[in-house]
Amino acid sequence: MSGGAPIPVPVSGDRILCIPDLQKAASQKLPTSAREFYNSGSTDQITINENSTAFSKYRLRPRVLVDVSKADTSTALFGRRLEFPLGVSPAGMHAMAHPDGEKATSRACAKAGVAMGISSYANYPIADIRSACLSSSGIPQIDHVIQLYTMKDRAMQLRIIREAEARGCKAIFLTADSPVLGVRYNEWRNDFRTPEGLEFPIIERDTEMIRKVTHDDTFTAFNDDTHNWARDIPWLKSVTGMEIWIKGSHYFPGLHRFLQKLFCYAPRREGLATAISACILTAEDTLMAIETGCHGIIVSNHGGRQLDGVPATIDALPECVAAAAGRIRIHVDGGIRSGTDIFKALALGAECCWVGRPAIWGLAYDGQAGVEIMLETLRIEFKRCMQLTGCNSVKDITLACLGVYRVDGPLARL
Ligand SMILES: Cc1cc2nc3c(=O)[nH]c(=O)nc-3n(C[C@H](O)[C@H](O)[C@H](O)COP(=O)(O)O)c2cc1C
Ligand SMILES: CCCCCCC(=O)C(=O)O
Repeated sequence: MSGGAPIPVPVSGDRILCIPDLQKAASQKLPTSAREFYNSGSTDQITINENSTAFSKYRLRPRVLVDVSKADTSTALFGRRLEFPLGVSPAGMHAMAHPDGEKATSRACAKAGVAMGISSYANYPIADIRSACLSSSGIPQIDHVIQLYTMKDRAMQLRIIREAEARGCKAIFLTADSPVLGVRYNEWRNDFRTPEGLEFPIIERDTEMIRKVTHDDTFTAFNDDTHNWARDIPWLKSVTGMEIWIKGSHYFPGLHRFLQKLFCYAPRREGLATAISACILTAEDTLMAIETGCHGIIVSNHGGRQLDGVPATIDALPECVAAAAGRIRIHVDGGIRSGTDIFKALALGAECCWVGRPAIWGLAYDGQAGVEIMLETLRIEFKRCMQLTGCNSVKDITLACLGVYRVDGPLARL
């Protein structure tokens, strides 16, 4: 989009002006069990709620009287321009929200110029998702990444990797936080089963095979709970040339106790103390990812669907950034619901953000058009936030753009 052109504001009969509007409208359209499956987190819903609310402690520190008429929201990923620093996170079962599922998401991402993650639990084959967004010259207009778990069935895992390579996926997002499924009371209460007619071609399962069992049973059957850094990253590196990114982190109790002593850490709720506690949890994972030669990490808690009680990702981000010291790419997802959230994550050191549920809400609301509304809403908000803070490029978005209120104190720079 050109810098000086008027920015189109999405208008519709339902007046979807922001992501919460979209969430509300989409949720009204979904049957209870699908709505709860998509919208819930695990156990007590602590982490899912904090993922979004944790952004609000940060205040923006705008610079004024800056010419922002040519503000440029673009960035690059895998050597390709992104219209703004966003991707759609890999999330299972887009077709429960809209029959066109991941194909519609892919088309919307192409229109918006952002990247897309393909879940192992997608309802369409990788080939269909990639070819949904072909340019007139027959080339996919965006980059996709394939999300993988460490699977018990290594032969199947390898088949998925080969297919992803053949179809031109750029990276593996290895989901590291799911040796077992989170404790999801909503699924147990509803005896959640996937609706009839949904296929799971990437994991080579048809609807009947998946419907027969619970989500817990599916995870137990597929995911290898013996996964570990020492075995699995070298294996992945030995079988593929695709980039390897680690998504989600793991808790090291021994390390946590050690670091608690080191930092004399005591749980406090205000300002940066929250961030420090979070980052103790994930700095070690960042270092492991660097040590094992991964290309990047997604600071992620699976949208609060796995271990409840882990920190909001925006709170975990700063220490990961500090631990990385520029040695590995860092992206983040979880609770991002506005362009200002994207801005704050970039100011705290993320290169790019990803959103999971907002895409699902877009699909449920109006298929591809709904996802387009979601992406355009975030782009407009992000651009406005850049302009109103005096930032002309994503490189201008730094820690200096943020402040926090210390307890009983003035706004403090970070
Ligand atoms: C319905 C749903 C399904 C998901 N499925 C997967 C999945 O298959 N693999 C994965 O790594 N993460 C999965 N996630 C997590 C997302 O990749 C992402 O981390 C999370 O949705 C980000 O949080 P947000 O929804 O608040 O944006 C899923 C999330 C949701 C909401
Ligand atoms: C029945 C399988 C659906 C898998 C969706 C994945 C998911 O819920 C998650 O990872 O979270």
